[in-house]
Order: sequence, then structure tokens, then C-alpha cells
Amino acid sequence: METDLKLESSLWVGNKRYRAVLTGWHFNWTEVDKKNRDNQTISVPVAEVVGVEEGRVEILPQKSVEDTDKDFTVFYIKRSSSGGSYGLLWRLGRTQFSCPSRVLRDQWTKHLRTALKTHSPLRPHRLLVFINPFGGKKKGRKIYHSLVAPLFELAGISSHVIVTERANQARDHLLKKDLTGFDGVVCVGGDGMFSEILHGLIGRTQQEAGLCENDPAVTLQPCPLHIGIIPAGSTDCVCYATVGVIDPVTSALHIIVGDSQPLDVGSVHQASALVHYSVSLLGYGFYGDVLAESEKHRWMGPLRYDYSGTMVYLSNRSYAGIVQYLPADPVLSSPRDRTRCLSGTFLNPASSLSLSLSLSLSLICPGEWVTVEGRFRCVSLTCMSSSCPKSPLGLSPSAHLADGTGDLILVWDTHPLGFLKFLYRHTSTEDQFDLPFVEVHRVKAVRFSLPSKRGTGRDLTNEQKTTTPFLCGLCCSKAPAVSVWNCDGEILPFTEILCRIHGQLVRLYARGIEDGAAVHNCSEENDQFERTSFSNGLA
Ligand SMILES: CCCCCCCCCCCCC/C=C/[C@@H](O)[C@H](COP(=O)(O)O)NC(=O)CCCCC
Ligand SMILES: Nc1ncnc2c1ncn2[C@@H]1O[C@H](COP(=O)(O)OP(=O)(O)O)[C@@H](O)[C@H]1O
Ligand SMILES: [Ca+2]
Repeated sequence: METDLKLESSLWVGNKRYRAVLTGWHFNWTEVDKKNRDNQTISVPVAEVVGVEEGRVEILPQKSVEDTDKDFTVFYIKRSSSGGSYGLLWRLGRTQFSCPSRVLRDQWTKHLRTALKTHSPLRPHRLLVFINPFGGKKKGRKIYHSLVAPLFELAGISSHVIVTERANQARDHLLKKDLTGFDGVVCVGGDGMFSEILHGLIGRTQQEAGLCENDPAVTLQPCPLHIGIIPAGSTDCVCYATVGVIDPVTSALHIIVGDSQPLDVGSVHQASALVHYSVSLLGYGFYGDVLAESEKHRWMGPLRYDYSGTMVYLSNRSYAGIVQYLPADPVLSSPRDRTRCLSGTFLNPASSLSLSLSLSLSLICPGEWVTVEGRFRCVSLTCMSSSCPKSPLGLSPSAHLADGTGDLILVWDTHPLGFLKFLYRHTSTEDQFDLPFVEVHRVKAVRFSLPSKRGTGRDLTNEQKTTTPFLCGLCCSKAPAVSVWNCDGEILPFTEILCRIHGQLVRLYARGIEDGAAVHNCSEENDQFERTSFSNGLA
């Protein structure tokens, strides 16, 4: 196959002649010029070619094709530093090549397209796209149609687009409608919208496999469809933690090339019923209160979290609780080992099957559980780092996306300045766990209960959920005795819960955060070439 795909010839870019070579994995072109003593070569991995078009083609500001019969245009991924974020921005590079003959031009386009098919088997052909028109700054539709759709079209991806008209429409669609022919599902929105897609796909997969999601000990079936996230929400934590930047173009390009990043998922149960799934944050106390407060100020958009965060901080609350956790194997990794889960370096669960089996057994066997009881500022569990623009290293900077474990962060009751220090460290590189009132544990499962029997079962009435005066610690003396759980931006209707981590239950069109120092094809290398400047003016 390698030899079949090899092609080599002279090609022109503008008035300069190049030696172009297509090997199995790379498309390279080197200027044939005595002055080019370093033999500087542009090398694009075939897997990062976005599209190949006959003629001289532009796609922005709108598509234009000059249909000359000796030219072809190659679109590919170019990287640049994102200034601020940890990941790299991806942009669309474009080079227009001229051939001495039409026959050679056709040979190049045919070989490049065949190489693409051979070396990127996971590229999607057909996608189901859900747009939440009300997420974040309400720009979901515009982001999709102006920045993402032209790229999908260029890559030959056909999309069925649904602009949602109500909450949970995407989840219900995925649970009930025919999904035949789709390679993946794209969510244009924030973490709440992603959570809908997650529930729809996990639920559908278990239904089809005949598995009972309500049983916390069951080994769930991984979802066959990939999920793509085009960030257009408020926190956009799942996107940030798996791509490294909040940028619709970068995310669209990860979808196009068919990247595949497995992701751990927590299943939250109450008694013998599934309550919710979680990937980014299952948080009681501070994060639960912030969410409950912020829901009253949705009109503020993403700023609602800043406002509510300040108000809840000022209310200075802590809550009594009993936390039990099932520790993960400390020999494999630790949340304080100062590693970072970067692209290509994620830890594999020792073996998905044996992990699930041992986890199922230990869920029944109480022996290995550790129990702590007291008053907490917050209890948080995350399956990944949960980095986001507010906290570039995240809730747990050394957590792994796909190792089958979660990180449990216990912040014991402390004085207000201590808690502020803890929160503030999330915004810098200072270690938020290096504080005497903070503990972090790598776990496979967590249980939470209240010290007395005041809050078992469906313990929050609708009235309590919506009218509890969340700022009463600030404005009057009677603070609520229980908080709520924030589960990826949803308030859970239960206080006493069990959460179990399922390794690699879903796959995203992403590859983890790229280490800028380790990648080639950087922008400097390509700057001498014509390229499409494709900036996101919407952020
Ligand atoms: C003094 C400075 C304090 C700064 C504190 C920063 C701590 C930030 C940690 C954020 C972790 C975010 C985890 C992700 C949670 C999302 O699932 C959830 C829903 O997102 P979306 O659907 O996009 O609205 N977001 C939140 O719960 C927001 C938490 C904000 C807390 C201040
Ligand atoms: N058309 C719609 N109308 C109202 N709510 C919706 C709609 N579509 C999705 N939602 C819900 O909106 C919530 C927030 O969406 P999300 O895209 O995460 O935005 P944000 O990040 O601003 O919270 C999600 O829980 C989702 O279920
Ligand atoms: Ca994990």
C-alpha cells in the first residue's frame, strides 16, 4: 500500500518550483532553489490534510473556485500558539499547487485522496449536529454556520443539523431516533449541552446492549459514536480539558481529522437508580451553591458564575457530611504526582475488563472503603483535570482523561481567607492541594451521606431547590443545613449519592492537550506560504 501511494514530481507554488513527495504518511514539498541551502521542507502528515480540491480554491470569506485544469489546492492543519491557553490553536493552512499537465494534477489529487482514506480511518463522513442557541453568549448558531460548516463542507462531511428548541431535546433524540449512518454527534454549546449528548449516547448504547444503567455494579458498554464539541457555552470545561483551547475552528478541525480521545465517566446513583452521569464536576457545597445561585441569574450569561461565586463565597458556608471513597491503586498514579495528561500520554486503565470486574466486586465489598466525616467547604469529584479558562490547570491538574479513575477533593471547613486562598490558587500555577485543610484522593468510587437521617431519598422538594435562600449565611443567621450537588452544571435532586467511575466509556473527537514544544508543522515553518487567515471573530 505504501508504495502504491508514493508519488514524486516537480510542482509550482506561485513562481517557485518545488520537489513534492507523497509517501505513505507525509506530503512534503521542498523548494528547488540554490538559495534554499537548508533544503527547508514543508511536511504535512497525511492525517492532517483537511481536503484536496481541483483548481485554485478559497473557502473564506466565501468559497471561490478558479477551475484551472493544471492546479490543485491542498488544505491542511497549521498550529500556532494560543497565547494564554495551554493548548495549540489549529488553523486552516492552504497551498495552491500548479502542475505541468492535467494528467499529473489528476494523479496528485487522486493519490492524496486515497492516502487520506487509508491513513485516517476514523474521519467522519456523516455527523448529527445539535446546536443550543441559548448556550453561553447565545452565539452557537453563528459559530456553527460561519466557522464550522464551511470546514465540514470542505472536508466532504455531510451534517444533519438540529437547533434545539428545548432542554433535553438532544438527549431524547439520541435515545429514541434512528442513528443509522452517523459516525458521530456534534454538540455546539457548553458543558450542560455536552452532558445531554453524553446521556443520550450512553443511554442508547446500554438500551441496545440490554444493560441496566440503574445497577451501579454493571459494566457499561462503551459508546460506538464519537462526540465532537464545538465550544459555545459558559464554562466549556470538557472542551478545554481535552483540546487545550476554547476555539471553534480548532475543535472543528479535530472532528474533521477523526481524532479519538477516550474519556472516563462517573455514574451517579441514588439507592438503586441512576441519577446522572458526570465528567467534569460533581460538586457539593461551594460548587453546588454557586450553581443553584447562578441559575437565578442566567440572563447574565457566563458572568453569572463570577457573580454567584462571589456571593456564595461571602455567605461563608460549610456543610456536614460523611464521605466514603474507594481508593485507586496508588502505585499506578497519584493526584499529587505533578504529571499532566497531555496528548498521547494518557494512562490506560490497567485493563478495562479487570478494572470493571474488581470495581464491581469492591462496590459490594465494604472492606476497602475509606470513611471520613466532618464539615466541608466543598466535596468535589472530577474524572479529568477540569481545566477551563477560569482555571487553566483545573480542579485537579494531574488528573487523567482516560485512566478509569477520578480525583476526590475534600476541602474541610476553614476560615474564609484560607478558602479564598484555595480558590485563588485555581487561577495560577500554585498548588491548591498544598493547604492543611485540603485533601485529594485518586478514587474509583465515592459515596456521600448526611450524618443524621435528615436527608435521605428524594430529599429536596422542588420548593427547597428553588426557594432556599442561598445567601442567608450573609443576610440572616439561618444558613441551610444541606447543599446541593452540581453535576456538570445540573442540580441533582438528591443529597445522598454513590458515584462510580467507568474507564473510557465515551470517545471524543479530540487528542488531549498538545505539548507545544513537541509538535512540528508550526506556523513559523509555513509562514512563507500563502494561507487562509481564518480567525474567530466571535469569541
Ligand atoms: C478568587 C477566584 C476564584 C476562582 C475559582 C475558580 C475555580 C474554577 C473551577 C471551575 C471548574 C469547572 C468545572 C466545570 C463545571 C461545569 O460542568 C459547570 C457547567 O458548565 P456550563 O454548562 O458551561 O455552564 N460549570 C460550573 O459549575 C461553573 C463553576 C464556576 C465556579 C466559580
Ligand atoms: N433550546 C433550548 N432551550 C433551553 N435550554 C436548552 C436548549 N437547548 C439546550 N438547553 C439546555 O441548556 C443548558 C445549558 O446549555 P449549555 O450549552 O451548556 O450552556 P451554558 O454553558 O451557558 O450553561 C443545558 O443543560 C441544556 O440542556
Ligand atoms: Ca480519569
